[in-house]
Amino acid sequence: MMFQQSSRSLLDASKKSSSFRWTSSVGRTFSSRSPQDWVTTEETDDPSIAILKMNRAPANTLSLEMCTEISKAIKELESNKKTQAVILTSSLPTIFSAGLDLTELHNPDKDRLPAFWGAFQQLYFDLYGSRLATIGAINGHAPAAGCMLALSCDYRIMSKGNIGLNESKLGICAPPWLGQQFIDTIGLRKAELALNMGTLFDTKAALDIGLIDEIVGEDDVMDVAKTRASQWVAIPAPARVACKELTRGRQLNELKENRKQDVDHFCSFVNQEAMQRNLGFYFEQLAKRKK
Ligand SMILES: CCCCCCCCCCCC/C=C/CC(=O)SCCNC(=O)CCNC(=O)[C@H](O)C(C)(C)COP(=O)(O)OP(=O)(O)OC[C@H]1O[C@@H](n2cnc3c(N)ncnc32)[C@H](O)[C@@H]1OP(=O)(O)O
Repeated sequence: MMFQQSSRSLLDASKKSSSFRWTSSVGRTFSSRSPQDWVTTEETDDPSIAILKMNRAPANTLSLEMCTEISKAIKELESNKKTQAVILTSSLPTIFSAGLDLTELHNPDKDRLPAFWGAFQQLYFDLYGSRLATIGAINGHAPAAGCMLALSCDYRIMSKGNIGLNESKLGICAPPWLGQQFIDTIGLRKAELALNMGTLFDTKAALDIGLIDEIVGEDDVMDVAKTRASQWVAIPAPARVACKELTRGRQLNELKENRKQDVDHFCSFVNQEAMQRNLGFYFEQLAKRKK
């Protein structure tokens, strides 16, 4: 039931996601650590507030397994009735999340690609629709799907780095549901300009445009995040969950109803030759930039 304060998320879509097949890792991961270590949860001194940390060096990119691990961690936190808020953050020094793992998109494995997109959709359902109050403690760069993670939180504080939807720079466009989330947050005209130009905003510009709620000092991120979490938890949970349903329910339901179409659309888009060429160039640029 959507409005009940329960261990279920607003839209418990995971139960209905059997339309895509999970495939095993094909060894395209960056980190030598296993996927179970890429996401950790921690308690705080307040039993109602937990911390979810992304630890997938070097950039917390979202591969199929990374999406699944974050979703799993959210579900586990939600299953504890005492937990009412989660702080989402990164353990990397300068990157919150660099977005989708582009190795999933470049020369993709044809069976894995739909499963990957399904896992990304699922992560959106689980985070955007969580019954928990979600505080994004953005302590580094958050481009593209990294920005989606931030946008899916109820409140966003940011200490450093750039944030935004830069997909157009890769020769692609954000999926409609992520684009809509962006429009809903900063308004149509600002989103139109930013989406077309692929703008990444520094913290000050992000605050000015309404993409984040607060700028905080690097050393204060966790303290401020806990304070904001306490304020959200102080609101009666049924009211909090109902407000979330009011503001996010329509969008979540829309994707839920079009899930299969969205996967098909994504796969045919990514498999286009021009798209693959663009991604290839983009990878080269990333590597050159480093040199
Ligand atoms: C009707 C509508 C029609 C539209 C239809 C739409 C249908 C769907 C279309 C498809 C939608 C696809 C959606 C995509 C969303 C995404 O998330 S795309 C990913 C975008 N991400 C980026 O562009 C970020 C790229 N990375 C960076 O800019 C930088 O890494 C950084 C600023 C985040 C950090 O810089 P720095 O600290 O200098 O680290 P680096 O040395 O650059 O990076 C370390 C390491 O990580 C690798 N890496 C970084 N990001 C990615 C990534 N996203 N994927 C894979 N790999 C990444 C980088 O290459 C380095 O690797 P090495 O150490 O060199 O091996």
